[in-house]
Amino acid sequence: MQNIDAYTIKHTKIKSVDLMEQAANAFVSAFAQEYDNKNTGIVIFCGLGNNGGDGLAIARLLLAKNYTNISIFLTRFGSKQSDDNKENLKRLQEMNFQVEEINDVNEIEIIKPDLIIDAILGSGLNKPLTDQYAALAKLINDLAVKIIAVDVPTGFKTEGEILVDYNGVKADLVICFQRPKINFFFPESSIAIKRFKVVDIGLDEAYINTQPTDYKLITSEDITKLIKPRVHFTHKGTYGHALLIAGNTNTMGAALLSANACLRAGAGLTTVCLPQSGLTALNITMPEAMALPREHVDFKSLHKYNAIAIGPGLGFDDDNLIMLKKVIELQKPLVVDADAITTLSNNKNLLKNLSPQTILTPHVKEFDRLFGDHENWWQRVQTAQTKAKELGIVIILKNQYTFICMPTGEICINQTGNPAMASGGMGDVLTGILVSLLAQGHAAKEAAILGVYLHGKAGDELAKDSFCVSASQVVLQLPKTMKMSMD
Ligand SMILES: NC(=O)C1=CN([C@@H]2O[C@H](COP(=O)(O)OP(=O)(O)OC[C@H]3O[C@@H](n4cnc5c(N)ncnc54)[C@H](O)[C@@H]3O)[C@@H](O)[C@H]2O)[C@@H](O)CC1
Ligand SMILES: Nc1ncnc2c1ncn2[C@@H]1O[C@H](COP(=O)(O)OP(=O)(O)O)[C@@H](O)[C@H]1O
Ligand SMILES: [K+]
Repeated sequence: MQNIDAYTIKHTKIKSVDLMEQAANAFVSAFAQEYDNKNTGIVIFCGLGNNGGDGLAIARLLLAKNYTNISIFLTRFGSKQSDDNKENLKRLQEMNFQVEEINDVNEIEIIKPDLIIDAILGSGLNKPLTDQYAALAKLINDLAVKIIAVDVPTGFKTEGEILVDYNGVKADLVICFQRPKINFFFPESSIAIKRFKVVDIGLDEAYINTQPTDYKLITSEDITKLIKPRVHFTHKGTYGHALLIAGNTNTMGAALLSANACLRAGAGLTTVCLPQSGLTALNITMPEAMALPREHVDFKSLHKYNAIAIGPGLGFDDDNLIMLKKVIELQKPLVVDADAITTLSNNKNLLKNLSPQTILTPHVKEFDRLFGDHENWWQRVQTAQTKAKELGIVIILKNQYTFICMPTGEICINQTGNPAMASGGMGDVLTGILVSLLAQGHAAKEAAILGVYLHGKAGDELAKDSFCVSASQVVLQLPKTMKMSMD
C-alpha cells in the first residue's frame, strides 16, 4: 500500500496530507452510517504516525459533522511524529479543540464512552506491541465498549502468521482503506476483528491493479464476464454431460444434493454413479438425472463424459480406490471432493497423476489430512499455493473466505458466503456446481471462481431474511443467482 500511496501522490499530484484527508472523510462517511447519533460519546486514541494522523483528521471531520461529545488522546509514546500527523494536530488545535497529550498510560483518565476510535497504530506496525502500547490496548479492551479501528486494529499484523497470544486492540468494526488486508481473511483474525468494511480513499485503482501480487479478490464484475449466456438453438448436448460418482448407504443424500446442484447450475446432462440402493431415491427426487449403478461400471464407457466429480458421500469401500484411479487415468476435467480426498490422502502417489483440469475441494480437515498438519491459516494457504503450483491443479481451500489456489501461484479470495450456510451438505452442493461448470466447457480456473462465488452468493441472498440456510435451499436458489449475476 505504501508504494501505491506514493504513486498516487506523485501521479495525481495529490499531497499526502490531502490523501489523509480523503481517507479520514471516507472513514467518517462509513462511521456515520453506523453511528448517526450526534451525542454518541466518542473517545479517539491517536498515535504519532499516519494512522494517528488519520485519527486527528477524523476528529476534526466528526466535529464538523456536529458530533459534539468527543475526547481525543494523542499518545506520545515514541519520538517520531509524521509530518501529516503534525499538520492535522495543528488544524485541530486551530479550531481551539483540546487534544490531551499523554506520555504514559497511567495518565489516562476517561469516563467510559459509548465507543472508542482506535487510531494508534495502523499498517506501519513492525513488531508485536510492548510496554505502553500493550498497556493501552489492554486498557481500551477492558473498557468493554464498542471499538472502531482506523484501517487496522492497533497491534494487528496485516500479513504473515497471526500470533496466538495477540495483545492488540480487539475491534468490533474495522473501517479499512481501499483494500482489505490479507490477514483479515484468516479465521485467526477473529481475535482482533469482528467485522470489517472497506472504503475507497481515492488511490489510483488502475495502478493498484498493475501491482504484482499473488492475491486477487473475486468481484461481481469477474463473474459477469465469466458466466456464459444460454444461446439460441442450443440443446442439451451443448451444455455438456457431467458424471457424479457419489453416495453410499448412509450418505446417499450427498449424491442427491450434488446431482441436483449439477442440474441446476446448467449441465446439459447429469448422470449419477451411485449404489443400486440409491436408485429409487434418485428417480423419485430427480427425474432429470440418469443413473449408472456403481456395481456395474464399465470403465471404458466413462470416456463419454465431459467432466467428472468424485467423492460426496462416497464412503471407503475397497472399490472406491480402484474407481478413483480409473477416473484419474481418464485425464478429464475432474473434481475430487470429500471421501475421495481422504482416499487420496491414503494414496498420495496418485496426486502426481491428476490432470491439469483437476479441482480439489478440501475443507480444513481434509486439507491437513492431505498435506499435513498446519498451525495456522497463513501456513495452510502457503502450502495450498505451493501444492497447486507443484501439482499443476486448482485447489479450493474452503472456509468463510475460500482461497482458490491456481497452478500459476495466483490465489483468488472469495468473499461471498456467510455463517448461515454452516451446515452439512453445503460442500456437496459446491461440488455439483463445479462439475456442472466444467461439463459446460469452463476451464478449471474459471469453474472454480464461478462456482465458489455463486455458491456463496446464493447463500447470501437466502440469508438476507433467514437465520440459517440449508444446502437444498442453496440448490434451489442457484439458477436465480446465476441469472442475476449475468449483469
Ligand atoms: N493508502 C493508505 O493505506 C493510506 C494510509 N494512511 C494511514 O497510514 C497508516 C500507516 O501509517 P504509518 O506508516 O505512519 O504507520 P503507523 O501509523 O501504523 O505507525 C507509525 C509508527 O509506529 C511505529 N511502530 C510500529 N510498530 C510499533 C510497535 N509495535 N510499537 C511501537 N511503535 C511501533 C513505527 O516505527 C512508526 O514510527 C495506515 O494504517 C493508514 O491509517 C492514510 O493516512 C492515507 C492513505
Ligand atoms: N461461515 C461460512 N461462511 C461462508 N461459507 C461457508 C461457511 N460455512 C460453510 N461455508 C461453505 O460451505 C461449504 C462447506 O463445505 P464442507 O465442509 O465440505 O461441507 P459438507 O461436507 O457438509 O458438504 C464450503 O464451500 C464453505 O465455504
Ligand atoms: K488503528
